[in-house]
Formats: sequence, structure tokens, C-alpha cells
Amino acid sequence: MGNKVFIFDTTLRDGEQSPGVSLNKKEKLDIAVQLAKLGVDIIEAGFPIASPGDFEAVKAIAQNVSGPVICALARIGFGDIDRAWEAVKYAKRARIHTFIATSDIHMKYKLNKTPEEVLEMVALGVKRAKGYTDDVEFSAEDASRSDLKFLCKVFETAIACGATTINVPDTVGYATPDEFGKFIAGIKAGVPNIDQAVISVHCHNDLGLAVANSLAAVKNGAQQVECALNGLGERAGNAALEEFVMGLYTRRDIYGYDTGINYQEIYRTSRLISSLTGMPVQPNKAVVGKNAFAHESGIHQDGVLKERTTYEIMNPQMLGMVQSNLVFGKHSGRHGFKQRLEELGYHLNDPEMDQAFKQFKELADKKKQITDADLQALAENLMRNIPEKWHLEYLYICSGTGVTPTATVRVVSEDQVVEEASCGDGPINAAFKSLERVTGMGVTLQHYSLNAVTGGKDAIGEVTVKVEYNDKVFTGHGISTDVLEASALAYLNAINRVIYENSNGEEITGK
Ligand SMILES: CC(=O)SCCNC(=O)CCNC(=O)[C@H](O)C(C)(C)COP(=O)(O)OP(=O)(O)OC[C@H]1O[C@@H](n2cnc3c(N)ncnc32)[C@H](O)[C@@H]1OP(=O)(O)O
Ligand SMILES: CC(C)C(=O)C(=O)O
Ligand SMILES: [Mg+2]
Repeated sequence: MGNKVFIFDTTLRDGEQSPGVSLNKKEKLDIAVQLAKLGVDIIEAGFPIASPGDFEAVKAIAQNVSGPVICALARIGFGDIDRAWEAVKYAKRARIHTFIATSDIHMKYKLNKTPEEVLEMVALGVKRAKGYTDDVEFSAEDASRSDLKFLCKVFETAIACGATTINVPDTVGYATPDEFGKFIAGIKAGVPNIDQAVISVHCHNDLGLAVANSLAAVKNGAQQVECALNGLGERAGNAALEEFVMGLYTRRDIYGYDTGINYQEIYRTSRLISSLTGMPVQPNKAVVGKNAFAHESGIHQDGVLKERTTYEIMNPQMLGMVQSNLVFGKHSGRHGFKQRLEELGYHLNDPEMDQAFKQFKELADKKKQITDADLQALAENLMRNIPEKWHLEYLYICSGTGVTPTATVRVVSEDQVVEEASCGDGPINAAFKSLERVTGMGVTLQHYSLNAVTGGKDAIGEVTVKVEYNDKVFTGHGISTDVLEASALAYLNAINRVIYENSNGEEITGK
């Protein structure tokens, strides 16, 4: 083990528990492939008992992603553990992660079990998992609010029954760094067979302390840290992977630990996950936010121009935020376009490249200069593609002061062309109503956001919508230099997603 901290990525499991996030199998697979490029040690691919969709996604990742250990989550009961193994067994290196809560409050109110019963369940569950694989992780949910003496007994039992990693979650983000560091030291001292297992931590961010707590844990003996890109996760999220690894790297003078992370992939992975989950990264987010390396005020600009490190403690290029010397516009050719996309980390197949280049030329007719951000928006839009039942052929919107907004849309499918018009409270509402009518799909809009990809009058507008259908949430995206068109494309994309996910037998895995 030496001085390495193992990075356990839970973006696809705890990250997917973020309200409003739902990923389908292909999206999960794309993310897992990128996580492998990023160099995480363990990918927690999902919770197979939760749904057939989650099961299939874990299985597909286990079958297709090599490099990291692939892990599946299970409650401590045999049904969960058996199902987890059924999905993850295809991986070259497979881990079962089983858990049960150990705090008084969880045992009494949630589980309705005595500590003795929980201890017995731990022994049985870990043994069951060990019967399938040597690599078993046991988590004591709500560990940080558990009685330390009882927790140590639980961990001792789990290790004696075969757990090779014992995880200490701060499930509700209640701990503070000093306290959590001491807690980890207490576990190290209080579990007699601790040398036979890796100590792991899993910190939530309810008080904004998840990364600080993870760093404190490492200082006190934790060798695995569970985290998620962009800090995704239940409620306020998990420790942000990019912040933890860059904290460890930037302050290696204090910590002296390495991770196997390929830093060059951090920015790209963050973008991909933001794009596929529909969870935007706040501009002032540490490490990967739009403003993380932007200098606005004169004194700072002066300093950075004289010497970058006056105001930058990390090098953005190290994180894969690459600058290009090439300028793109309508005179650019296919080779330069392809090369730049590859430099940005997008390896499209030939049909995707044909489509991307066509869209690039259309965009170049509307926009004088195409930036990296525009190219990224085009490529990501293609990666999110799903087979379209309906394609938007025509959109006409009439709106203004004193006018009732109306929208006419025409959509086409393999064998139909349909046109409808509707009035609405505003032009976007009118377009959405028309799209619902024309496709015959009654969905409920839950969320709408518009992001200008770059500055300027001719910027691409990127619209993300979340719609509800049968108690499940579906995300849609659309891009265009015309924000009304981008909105209609996003709404139709969400409707197509509802149709697609409900027609091919692939149950969605989100909420
Ligand atoms: C801290 C965490 O992040 S834990 C992971 C959270 N993730 C999820 O919950 C994923 C999505 N969940 C689901 O799809 C569902 O909750 C399922 C499929 C897991 C279970 O669904 P249901 O059988 O309908 O149970 P429901 O979710 O209502 O209640 C949970 C049950 O599991 C029990 N339970 C909770 N944790 C554990 C555990 N670790 N081990 C054993 N039992 C547990 C609860 O006590 C409750 O049991 P009860 O029905 O006897 O009261
Ligand atoms: C399942 C466990 C590790 C968890 O997510 C938590 O306790 O937060
Ligand atoms: Mg968690």
C-alpha cells in the first residue's frame, strides 16, 4: 500500500442518488469508461437490487470496463448480496460492498433492531459476500454518530468474517475535521485485527466539510476515500473527488500521499458528468468551476501576468483545461476539427464525426468564431444522443408585448409528419405545449435552465429541462444560437427519452 490513497468513486451510486439525476445504461457506461481513464481505483457502479435498470447498468460496466475494481452495493441481507454478485461477477476484479447502520438512532428507529441483532447480521452478511468474492467492503452506515466501542466491535467482526475494507461513513455530514480525524485514530487503535483491512471513509457535505473531513481521516490512517465528481450525492453531496485529490496533491508537503489519478482527465470527467446528469457545476466551484482560474480584478491580473503562481495554487493545464492555438470558423476543415475534438478528449466514431462536422458548419454560418466551449457543447450533445422517435422539423413562435404567445411545431417520425399549434403563458410555454400535443405525450416540466456556453450575442444557448413522467424524471438537452429553438429541442429530447426508455425494456435507473 505504501503511501497511496485509494480513490473509490461513487458518482454512479451515491452520486446518482442526487435528487433529479437519472442516468440510463449507456450514460452510466460512458461515465464508467471515463472514470477508468481518470484512474480511479474502484468504481461503485450501482445498487443492483434497487431496480432492473441499475442491475443491468452494473452488469454492463462489469462486462465492459477494465482497469478499476468494479463494485456493487448491497444491504446486509442475502437477497441484496446475491443480486449484487449476479451483476458484478463479470468484472475482472469485483467487489461487493455491503452495509448496515450502527448508530443508536438508526438501529432503533429505522432498522428496529438491537445492537446484538445488527452484529449478528454483519457476521452473516459479510460471510455471504465472502463466499462470492475475496474483495468485500463493509460499511457501518452513520458510523460517525455511532458509539465508538460498539463500532469497533462491529468492524472487528466484519474483518474476522472476511471484510477486506471497512468503511466509516459520515452519512449525514455531521462530523468536523478534528473530531473525525480522532474518530479514525480511535478505530485504528480500537479494532484489534485492523491490520487485515483497509480503512475507508465516505463523507457527506451537509456542513460543507466533506473534503476537509476526508483529508483529516487520511492524516489519521484512512487509506481509501470515497468521493464523487462535482461533489454529487445524496442531499448536499459527497466529498468532491477533484477537490480531495487536488488537496492531497497541492498540499503533498503536509500529507505525503499519492493517488493514481490522471490529473489531465479531471476537467473532462467533470464536464462529461455535468452534461450527462444535467447537474450544472457552479461557477465558483473549486477546481472545476468556470471561475476557478479566472482573474477579474486589476491587482490579481497584474500579479498573474507577472507570475502565474502569485494567485494560482494549481495549474489549470494540469487538470486538462487545454488552450488551443487554432481558431475555428466557417473556413475550418475536417482534419483540424477532428484533431481539436480529440485534444479535448472526444473520440467520436465516423458517423458521429460526420454529424458533428455538419453541425459545426451550420453553427459556423451563424457564429463568427467557434471556441473550445462551443466544440465541447457540440460533442457532448452528440454523446447524449438517443434514438429519436420525433425530430423537430419546423418551429414558428409568435410573441411580443400585448400578443398572446403562440407556437406552431412540426415533427416528423419514420412514417408520420404532424403539425400542431398552441398558446401559452410565454413563448417557451407555448412551444412546450405544442410539442406535448404533437407527440401525444403528457409530461410535467420540473426544471428549466438556460446556460450561455460562451459570451457574446451569438453565443450558443444550452437548455436543460427535467420532465416528470410516471413518477420518474427524464432530462433533455438542446443547443442552438436561438434560445427558443434550444428550448424546444431540449423538451423534445426529454420526450424522446421518455419514449425510448419506456419502449426498449430498459428501465431507468434514476428517480
Ligand atoms: C446511506 C445510503 O446512501 S444507503 C443507499 C440508499 N440508496 C437507495 O436507497 C437506493 C434506492 N432504493 C431502493 O430502490 C429501495 O429503497 C430498495 C429497493 C433498496 C428497498 O426498497 P423496499 O424494499 O421497498 O424498502 P424501503 O426502501 O421502503 O425500506 C428500506 C428497508 O430496508 C431496511 N434496511 C435499510 N438499510 C438496511 C441495511 N443496510 N441492511 C438491511 N436492511 C436495511 C429498512 O429497515 C427497511 O426495512 P423494513 O421494510 O423492514 O422497515
Ligand atoms: C452506503 C453508505 C456507504 C453511504 O452511502 C452512506 O453511509 O452515506
Ligand atoms: Mg452516502
